[in-house]
Amino acid sequence: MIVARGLTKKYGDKTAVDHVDFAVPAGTVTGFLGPNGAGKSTTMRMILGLDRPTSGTVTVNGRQYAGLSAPLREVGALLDAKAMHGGRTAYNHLLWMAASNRLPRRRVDEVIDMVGLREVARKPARGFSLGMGQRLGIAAALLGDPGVLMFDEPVNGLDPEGILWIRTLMKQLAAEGRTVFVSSHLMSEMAVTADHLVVIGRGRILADTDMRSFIDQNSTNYVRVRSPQQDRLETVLREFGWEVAALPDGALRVDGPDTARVGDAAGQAGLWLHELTLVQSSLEEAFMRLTAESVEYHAGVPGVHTPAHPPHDGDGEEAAPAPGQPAQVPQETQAPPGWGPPRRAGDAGRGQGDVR
Ligand SMILES: Nc1ncnc2c1ncn2[C@@H]1O[C@H](COP(=O)(O)OP(=O)(O)OP(=O)(O)O)[C@@H](O)[C@H]1O
Repeated sequence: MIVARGLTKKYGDKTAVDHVDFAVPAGTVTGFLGPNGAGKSTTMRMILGLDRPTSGTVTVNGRQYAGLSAPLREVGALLDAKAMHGGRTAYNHLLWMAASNRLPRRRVDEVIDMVGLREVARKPARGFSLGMGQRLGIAAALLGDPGVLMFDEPVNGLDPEGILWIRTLMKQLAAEGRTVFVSSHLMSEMAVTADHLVVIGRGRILADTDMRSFIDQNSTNYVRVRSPQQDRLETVLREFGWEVAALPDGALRVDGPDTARVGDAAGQAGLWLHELTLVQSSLEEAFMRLTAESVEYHAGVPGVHTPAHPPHDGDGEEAAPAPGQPAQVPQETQAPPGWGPPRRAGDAGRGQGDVR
């Protein structure tokens, strides 16, 4: 379980994470959602002891990361799949990690099989596709067989098969009773992966809810119907007490009943139908509404510049590397506008134990 209490991170004047409280329970996939720059990566880095909170605390299984005696056995993380020594083979990369964390060699073989990299395990990682790199990063996260797993944007840039694989794996890990915390800026992906949702915008928690409630509260359905006898149909539908409105293209929007009831009503009145459709507003739209005020960079807004903050400006302080962890390297940031893939090139966020 991960618990954040009053967790805050300031970089100079910039408050990246602002008095955040949340708990990530075991046995579920918890989606961590927010637009670019919302504070997801900063929060994850603080959980992993890679950034020191300005105030507040975050604990993993009741202890701060730096206090964990065998961190890799308790928390596994994929922060940036590309962050590894490209000349090293996947096998040697994992072996180095295993050795430096006193994990048995056979565990390397186990995780290689778990992520399906057996055939390429002896090849240098520099030739890996994005999906293979992602699998290797996940193998590294799983190496210590930890009860808590964190994935930062794990499906970014993956093809549908890769996305499905990661989705299935996360669900399986949660079903085994593990805590799975996964960040994304894609609501649609989280809707089919996560059971619980923590939404962050401009460093503040906007929602902390189970996925079912979020869907129920935010998805609106209506029936679209068209008939050559449109006026008659409208009258009939109104007689049922349903709310009926004309759509711009001439079809009718009926709020309340499902398609079967609308079809039955038309059939009983002897009316022909040319269209009968259930329209669902996408969760992505609901999410965009929820976070609209929190989007840091809006696409195409004249005068909006692309800020690039210097590496670790602000407090200039870095947390000491936790046991078994490498020191953090400086990061550069690039901020593409609005929603989109992660903004950083050469990000400091990394898979655990990666070396450069
Ligand atoms: N080292 C740093 N120095 C100054 N500001 C920073 C630093 N790291 C992050 N920030 C700022 O803190 C805020 C939160 O950034 P963070 O990377 O945590 O967001 P995010 O939700 O992970 O975004 P993305 O989806 O784009 O990865 C942003 O405004 C970002 O510019």
